[in-house]
Amino acid sequence: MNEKKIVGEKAVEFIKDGMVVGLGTGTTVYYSIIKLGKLVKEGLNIQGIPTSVQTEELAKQLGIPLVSCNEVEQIDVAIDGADEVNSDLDLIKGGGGALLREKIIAKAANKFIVVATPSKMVGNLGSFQLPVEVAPFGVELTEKHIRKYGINPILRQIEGNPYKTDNGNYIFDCSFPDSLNVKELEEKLNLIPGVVENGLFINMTDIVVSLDDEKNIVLIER
Ligand SMILES: O=C[C@H](O)[C@H](O)[C@H](O)COP(=O)(O)O
Repeated sequence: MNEKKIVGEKAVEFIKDGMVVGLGTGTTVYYSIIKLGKLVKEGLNIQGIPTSVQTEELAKQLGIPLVSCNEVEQIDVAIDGADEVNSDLDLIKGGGGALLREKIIAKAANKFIVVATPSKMVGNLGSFQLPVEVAPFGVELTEKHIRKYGINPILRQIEGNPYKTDNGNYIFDCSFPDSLNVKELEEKLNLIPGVVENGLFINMTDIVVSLDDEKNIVLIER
């Protein structure tokens, strides 16, 4: 049973003809995008807005018409994965490094749908290290400010070099104490000069598509 495929494809039922659709990034929403590609070939008329270069390339291969977020009046629905989802449907995202574009699109969408296998559902956010996207300029100063909140930031590396996002920035993967309130943490981090965005998505999710203990599809609404 491919859980990612099941939840990914289910979310596509929310997409109707004529919609502008935010296309998330990752291995779960991958199945939503594949399904959308099939439906487009069968005549579904949508415009997609990709949240990463990786998703843009996939959507192009599948023939999904794309549009820039600056060219549309509104985004009807955005579908995306998550690294963690708590019972308030707040999220940690950014394991794949796409958090900035994902958050811009999720915030702009009329409906934000998250596709999450049961392994992503947690009591408290924070077992997954929180990705924080930072400007390369002054990165060591930014790191010092992040540490002041009791957070332990680790610069994401790839082949011995700092990982670079699609926006040319770096990412700190941050472990933080349970005592920190995630709603406050989201705001505090973004007040630090040099922090571009963080992977806490608070009060943004409308629906989570997941599976229950019997592996039936469940729609969890906020
Ligand atoms: O930057 C990556 C995104 O936030 C992904 O949506 C998130 O990491 C979940 O990805 P996956 O579905 O591959 O677990």
